[in-house]
Amino acid sequence: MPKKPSSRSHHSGVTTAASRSGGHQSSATGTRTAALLDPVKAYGQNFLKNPAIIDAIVAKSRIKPTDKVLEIGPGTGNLTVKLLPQCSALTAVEYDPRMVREVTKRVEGTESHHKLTVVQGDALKTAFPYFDVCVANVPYQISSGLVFKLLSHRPLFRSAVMLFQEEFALRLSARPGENLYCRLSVNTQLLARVDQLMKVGRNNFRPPPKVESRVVRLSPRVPAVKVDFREWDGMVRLLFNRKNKTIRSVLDSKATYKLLGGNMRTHKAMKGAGAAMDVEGGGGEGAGGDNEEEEVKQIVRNVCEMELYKDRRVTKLDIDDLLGLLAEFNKRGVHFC
Ligand SMILES: C[S@@+](CC[C@H](N)C(=O)[O-])C[C@H]1O[C@@H](n2cnc3c(N)ncnc32)[C@H](O)[C@@H]1O
Repeated sequence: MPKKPSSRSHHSGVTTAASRSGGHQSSATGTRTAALLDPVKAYGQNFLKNPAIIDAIVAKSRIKPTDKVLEIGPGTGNLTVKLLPQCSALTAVEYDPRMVREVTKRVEGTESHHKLTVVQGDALKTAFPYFDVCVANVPYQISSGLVFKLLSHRPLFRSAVMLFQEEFALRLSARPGENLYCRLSVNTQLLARVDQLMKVGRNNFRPPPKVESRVVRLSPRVPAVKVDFREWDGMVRLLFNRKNKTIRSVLDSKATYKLLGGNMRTHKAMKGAGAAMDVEGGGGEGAGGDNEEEEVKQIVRNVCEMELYKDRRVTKLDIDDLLGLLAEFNKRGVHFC
């Protein structure tokens, strides 16, 4: 995380608008185009300044009066003040202590002040409370980490409405065969449905970012797909490294056979551990190492000869193809972690 900006009064931990006292009066509605807080570039501080866009994001969040909302990166609170009247409670996680102070002050004295809890911290490292809906306009450098933190959050929430850089947003929903289809697309679509909601031009922000943005809705799949995510990610990493090749030509390499042969030995050793097997050299280069590599090679070739996978390019595989492929490998003892 970048160095914190200096701040005369430093907030840390949790603060609520209701818990603060003081005579600061500020507008609880509309945007603060004249806010005096200098945006810090390293924190990705591009504040939404167009009230029509803010209203559209709030409407697309489809918040019910009983909902608990999680807002990430509230900044000066332009979204926060419009989300609060819609929900039963809102927790905002903000890294910059100046913004924590600003959003808290801005909500003080409003009808919704008792609903707000502001947590000062890095959203990637802060434990999230229970929430139904997440709304976030976050710095682009934490987009990917945040998407996967949210999608592994339990219990599952209903939806997350988030602003991202245009290309990142399009990658999230890219379909097989499209240029932007990548590891991010399959990992996200494994866990959630992705809807593109609207484009947001650069000039709707203060200061304007370098690129256009988009608002996306992520709705976690219910029930969640049953898959060992480490296995899945191990396979997807290997495959999407060279996504324009066929499955076989990506996997058919000495280095891959060595890696997968090692995994196979480890798994065999773990299986036998109950029978007091010495697992110490299980993942290493012990005797018989070549056997596993040869075994893996044969399995890879056999699976790649199956009708569904023969001559298929990685970039054309959808989630079901990939899940099926992983299952075929796993049931033959080939593991990706
Ligand atoms: C793009 S601004 C959006 C502000 C406000 N939501 C808006 O739309 O006007 C991103 C906000 O996220 C905050 N932020 C940056 N990194 C963060 C992190 N790791 N955890 C939580 N907040 C972060 C920034 O300080 C900033 O207030």
